[in-house]
Amino acid sequence: MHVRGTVLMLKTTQHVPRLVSRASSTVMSVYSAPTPITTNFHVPSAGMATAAVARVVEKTPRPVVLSGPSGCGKSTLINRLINEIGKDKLGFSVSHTTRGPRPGEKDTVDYHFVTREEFEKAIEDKEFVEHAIFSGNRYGTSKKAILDVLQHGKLCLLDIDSQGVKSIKGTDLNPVLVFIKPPSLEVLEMRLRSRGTETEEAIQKRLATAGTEMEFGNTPGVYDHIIINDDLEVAYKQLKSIIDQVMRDNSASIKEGSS
Ligand SMILES: Nc1ncnc2c1ncn2[C@@H]1O[C@H](COP(=O)(O)OP(=O)(O)OP(=O)(O)O)[C@@H](O)[C@H]1O
Repeated sequence: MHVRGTVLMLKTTQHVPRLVSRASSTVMSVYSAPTPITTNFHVPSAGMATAAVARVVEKTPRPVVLSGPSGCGKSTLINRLINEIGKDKLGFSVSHTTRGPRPGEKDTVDYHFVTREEFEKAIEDKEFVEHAIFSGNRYGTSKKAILDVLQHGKLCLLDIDSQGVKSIKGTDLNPVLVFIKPPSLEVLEMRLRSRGTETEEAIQKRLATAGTEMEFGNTPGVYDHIIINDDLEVAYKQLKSIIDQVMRDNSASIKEGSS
C-alpha cells in the first residue's frame, strides 16, 4: 500500500466528534477553504456541561500513521494486524487513487479507483483530508473514509507517504507517526522485484521516490517511531506494541474525557 491513505481502525470504547471541530478550524493544509462537515456521530447531549463536552472533544483518540517507501512492508504488516486483531475490532476503509488496480485488487475494496478527472473534482469539492502524487499517480484520503471509521468508534491507522505526513502534521489530529524502514535500498529493490506486481518502469519510479522517503524518514523529530523491517517477526512485534500502547492511551483518554 502506498500513499493510498489506507485507513484501518482499531476499536476503542467510544467515538467522539473530533473531526467536526477539526473540519471547521485547521483541517489539512490541502484545503483552501475548509467547510464544516456533517456527520452522524454520537454528539454529547445538550444537557451535558459545556466543559465536559470540550474535554471529550479534546481527548479524541490519536490516529496512527504508517509511512515508508514502496515495498518497505506496510501492507504486509497491516495485513498481519488485521489477521491478529480481527475484523470485529479492526475496520478497514478505502482511499482514492488514479493508479490502475493490481491483479486481485477490487474497486471500492482495496481502493476507489478513479480517473484523474474524478480525482480533480474530489479535490475541488474538498473531499480529501490529504492527497499526494506518488510515482505519477494520485492518492487521497477522503474525509468520508475517516468519518466512516470514526463513526464505528475505531482508531484510524493511516498508510500515507511523506507528503501526506507533512500535511497531517499540520493538523490537530495529533497522529502517532511510524516510519517503516527497509534494511537498505538494495533489499527494498529486491523485495519490490520479488513481489512481481510492478512493471520495470514502475519499479524505477518507486526506487527513485524511495530515496526521498528514506531521507524524510531519517530526519530527526519527524516520526515518533522508526521500525526497521528486516526480520518481519521483530518488525511486527514492534508495531503491535506501539498499536497496543496507543489503544491503551486512547481508551484511558476517552474514559477521562467522558467522566
Ligand atoms: N521483513 C520482510 N522480509 C522479507 N520480505 C518482506 C518483508 N516485509 C515485506 N516483505 C515483502 O516485500 C514485498 C513488499 O512488501 P509490501 O507489499 O508489504 O510493501 P508496501 O510498503 O505495502 O509497498 P507499497 O507501498 O508499494 O504497497 C512483499 O512481497 C512482501 O511480502
